[in-house]
Amino acid sequence: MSGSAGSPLYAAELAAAKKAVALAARLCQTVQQEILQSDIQSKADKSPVTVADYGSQVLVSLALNMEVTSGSFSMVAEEDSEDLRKDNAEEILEHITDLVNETLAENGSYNITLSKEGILSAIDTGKSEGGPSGRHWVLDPIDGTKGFLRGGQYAIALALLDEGKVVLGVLGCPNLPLTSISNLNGSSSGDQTGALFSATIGCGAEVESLEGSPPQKISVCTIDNPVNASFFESYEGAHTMHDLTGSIAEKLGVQAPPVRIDSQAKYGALACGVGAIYLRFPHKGYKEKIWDHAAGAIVVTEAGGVVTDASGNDLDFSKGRFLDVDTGIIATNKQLMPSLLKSVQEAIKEKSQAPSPL
Ligand SMILES: Nc1ncnc2c1ncn2[C@@H]1O[C@H](COP(=O)(O)O)[C@@H](OP(=O)(O)O)[C@H]1O
Ligand SMILES: [Mg+2]
Ligand SMILES: [Mg+2]
Ligand SMILES: [Mg+2]
Repeated sequence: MSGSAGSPLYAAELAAAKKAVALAARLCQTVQQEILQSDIQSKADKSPVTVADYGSQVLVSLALNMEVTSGSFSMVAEEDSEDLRKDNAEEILEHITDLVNETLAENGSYNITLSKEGILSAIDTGKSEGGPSGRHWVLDPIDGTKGFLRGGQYAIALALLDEGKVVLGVLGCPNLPLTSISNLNGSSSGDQTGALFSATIGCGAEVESLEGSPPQKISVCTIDNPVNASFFESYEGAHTMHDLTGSIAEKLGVQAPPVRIDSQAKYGALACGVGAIYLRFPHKGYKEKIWDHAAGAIVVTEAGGVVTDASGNDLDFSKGRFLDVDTGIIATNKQLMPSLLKSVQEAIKEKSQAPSPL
């Protein structure tokens, strides 16, 4: 667990991760501009996946492999090549290959052209199961695919696990207005858009522009009275129980309406003090994946915040591809956490005692 002599811990990995995420963000921005409905595939779990999800995964894998040459490479990533290997996916695979090669040529950092087979095997470098030992990259190539398709928020989320702990995280949010992150679902004319959040364990969290402006330290808000707090949650009602979060907010005394945006951009916004609370309560039976939280959680904790499950336990990223969380995930600052936890537990208890609808 040590960095090379004279350089801060994980400095090389952080630089590589930022480069990989910025490169993938270029591809995503190109695709979002030309969204082609025909390129949307539906995975077996009924979540959408686009050429950009695959293309982003390829570019992150490629950049990490080029930049970090020491040690063996292991990555736990959301997508795999199974659907792309089917006969009817030939055209989509060709489109992904073109997009990846065009992005690489435009960027100019790597003098490489990938074949279709190269694309498929780069996607499959993300098949690791992770776990408590060794180092594993954790990637969500597009988090918030539904937001991406709607023209809303999305994130490229990359983290590094070392001996079961998240030690660095990078979040690229191409649609997040950098200079005023207040108008999150609207247009941001006059603002510089595209934020890159990053954090290394013990070193704090930073934000810079996706174009590479100097990084600035960030911290969560200092609000200690819930009356002045606002909260983030998923845009999609299928991803979180809006009725339960409404009841938590009411119990806590939050006055502002929920701010609903897609993806781990919620963690990024929280980490720079925009908004005070993030609530996530999936419907019964849903299992959270580590790539949906690893990068966002370290950005928030290194910005001085706290991220726990609904019982106040830390998130454990060492158990493989899934998180074993109790009921939901909450994030806020240290001042608000005790009263938030109390409201969460009261609201959950009340919901469980309510008569179920016929
Ligand atoms: N029924 C469900 N409940 C909770 N989360 C879900 C879900 N179905 C999908 N998700 C996850 O919610 C993520 C998006 O979160 P958010 O609502 O904050 O934008 C998705 O990430 P992807 O878009 O990477 O698939 C997906 O992993
Ligand atoms: Mg998905
Ligand atoms: Mg995701
Ligand atoms: Mg995804």
